Amino acid sequence: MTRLAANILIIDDDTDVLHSARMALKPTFTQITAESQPQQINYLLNQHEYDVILLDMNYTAGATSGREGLMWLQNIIERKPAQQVVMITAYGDIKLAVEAMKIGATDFVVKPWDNEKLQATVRAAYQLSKSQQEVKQLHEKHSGMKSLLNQTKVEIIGRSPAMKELFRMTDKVADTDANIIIFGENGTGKELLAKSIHEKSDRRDNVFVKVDLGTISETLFESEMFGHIKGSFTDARQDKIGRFELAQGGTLFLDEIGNLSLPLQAKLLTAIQHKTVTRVGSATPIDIDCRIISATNNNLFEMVTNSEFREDLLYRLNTVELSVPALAERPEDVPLLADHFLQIFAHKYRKGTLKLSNKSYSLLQRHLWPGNIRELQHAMERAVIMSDDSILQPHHFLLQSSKPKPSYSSTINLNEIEKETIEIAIAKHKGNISKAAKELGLGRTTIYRKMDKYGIKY
Ligand SMILES: Nc1ncnc2c1ncn2[C@@H]1O[C@H](COP(=O)(O)OP(=O)(O)OP(=O)(O)O)[C@@H](O)[C@H]1O
Repeated sequence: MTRLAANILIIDDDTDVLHSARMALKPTFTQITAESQPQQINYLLNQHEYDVILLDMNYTAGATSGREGLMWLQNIIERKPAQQVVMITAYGDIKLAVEAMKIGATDFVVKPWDNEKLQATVRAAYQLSKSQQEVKQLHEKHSGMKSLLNQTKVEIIGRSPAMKELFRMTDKVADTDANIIIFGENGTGKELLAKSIHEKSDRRDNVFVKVDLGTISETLFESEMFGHIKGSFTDARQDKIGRFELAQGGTLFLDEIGNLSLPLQAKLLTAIQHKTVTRVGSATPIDIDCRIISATNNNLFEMVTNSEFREDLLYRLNTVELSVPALAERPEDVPLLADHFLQIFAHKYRKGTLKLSNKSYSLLQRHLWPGNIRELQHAMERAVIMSDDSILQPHHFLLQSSKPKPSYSSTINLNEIEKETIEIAIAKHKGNISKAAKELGLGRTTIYRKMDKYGIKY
């Protein structure tokens, strides 16, 4: 039988005992140290790591109280709380052995021992020590990964009255542990808001787990959300932890909750109601402790009226409701967000310091942004990539998805809009007036006349 690569220390003042313990353990463990003087313990612990220590109870000639052993045990546990110590006791010292276990001993063996029993006891202590080390390593890995995940700080930009009100509400509810539902059009920043709530909550040191319910298939829903055990279905080759368990202690973000079918809504409701999940193929429920933040661009109340969404689920999810306004409702935020993304992308694409021209600002502010902040983000990224100048001009932006809208902040000036539109078209076609005219649906004479009128150089 191959020996276990373990380092065992035996401490007993009786050299015969040391010898027989060494002989009994040698066939099973690779490294055995025998020590007759307990005073050497501190030195030995400083020099080596022992998987298991076998410790006698009495050292002074004639002593039988076991107090010395307990004192040395205390000393070991204080220095190394996770140390596995097996006490060597005399027959009938069970009370003492119990006292030792209370201090932190793993087990005890009674003198004179049966060799097989001694081997089994030390082996069990060794295995316990290994599992504890593994758990510790996993914990370290886990917290390392968590701090890596949390490194990217959430920054929500916005100073419009609507966003200020949202921030006020968010601060109020963040550390209440209440379930929250976030409403808002696509790309308005619902996920970002959910992350920021998590970061402001007492759960911030645990994970934020996102599930896109719009993309989880009907058949895999339970396995994804609740986990499964090996062999529970054809593809279940090993045990798998579900998202609820993964979010243990943290926040579970259920994105696109409005896309969940009615049968799956029922399954989700059961888990939330009972605060337990049962892995597919298992019969043992597992307690779950996670805060639920959901998000949707659907009107769930209307869906409830149309029997498309369960009312009881909605009321479980919406202890607090937050609404992120569409970007079109907060044009004041557009320049701020544009500058924010400009900085990010200028850095990403190593473009140095970039700025937006005044005309670009007003163009961006007039755009309707049907794709909200995500669209603005992409527009900024594209413009940074396309531009060779340090100042981004309107022609660097290709905003095709909606017609310019009148500015909210200044008086509508049709002439100005017309002038700017012509300038953008000319810039887009690199000064080719015929192409610009064609794109604008103007004749060549008309475009030249308008260019003269507005003083556009050609
Ligand atoms: N106020 C904000 N400040 C800075 N960045 C923002 C802000 N709002 C959104 N973003 C950014 O815009 C992008 C879209 O945001 P997010 O994914 O949070 O939107 P969403 O509403 O969850 O979208 P969807 O409905 O499509 O899931 C992300 O890259 C996000 O970082």
